[in-house]
Amino acid sequence: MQVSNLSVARGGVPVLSSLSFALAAGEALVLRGPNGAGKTTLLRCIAGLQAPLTGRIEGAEDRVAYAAHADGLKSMLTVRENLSFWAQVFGNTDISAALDGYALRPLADRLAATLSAGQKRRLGLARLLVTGRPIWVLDEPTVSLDADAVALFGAVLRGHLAAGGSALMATHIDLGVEARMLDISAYRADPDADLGASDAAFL
Ligand SMILES: Nc1ncnc2c1ncn2[C@@H]1O[C@H](COP(=O)(O)OP(=O)(O)OP(=O)(O)O)[C@@H](O)[C@H]1O
Repeated sequence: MQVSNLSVARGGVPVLSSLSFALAAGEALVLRGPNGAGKTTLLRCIAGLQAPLTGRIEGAEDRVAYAAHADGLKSMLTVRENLSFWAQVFGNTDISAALDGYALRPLADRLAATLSAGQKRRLGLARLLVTGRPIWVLDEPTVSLDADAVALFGAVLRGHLAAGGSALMATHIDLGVEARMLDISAYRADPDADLGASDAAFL
């Protein structure tokens, strides 16, 4: 995937400008930057959820699987049904790697609504495995995960990379996975803006 000269906005306000980077097969790239720097906005753009202001994203179409802050689960379906549903959406049927990768077999027949936050996050991440898509775009994937689950995620991610997949992620923690870092602070559209200034609008 190649991102060229990308500028993105959130809520109509330009957040990042003139950002370029490449993501190769087998590579992990971690976005760094303080709260409000624009990591989520950039990831949403690359996942196709919002259009860039300017610039190009090449090689992403139909190849990206996105795991956002919200897990996006179907609460009245079981763990197994959630995975089967998503597998079908992407034209797949085999959910065993997803169940095993995140130790979900003991929870397979539980309704998603009854899972703890960390269990829901494990299921949300397991969905990536049933998409068959090579580029994982991950927004704070380890939120709510305990140390064991972070290790599971690290192992799954290493397997994905070893199989030629790639990952672009915003995370503040060390996953124990070899990754390139990209600090997006240098690409802020308005370097003088107070990153917390717009918070009042959400109070
Ligand atoms: N729904 C929204 N409407 C308007 N502005 C928003 C909205 N969500 C976020 N913003 C603003 O857009 C800017 C970029 O936010 P973004 O969520 O992309 O940052 P981030 O780097 O992911 O932050 P964090 O590390 O806190 O998750 C911030 O100034 C934020 O206040």
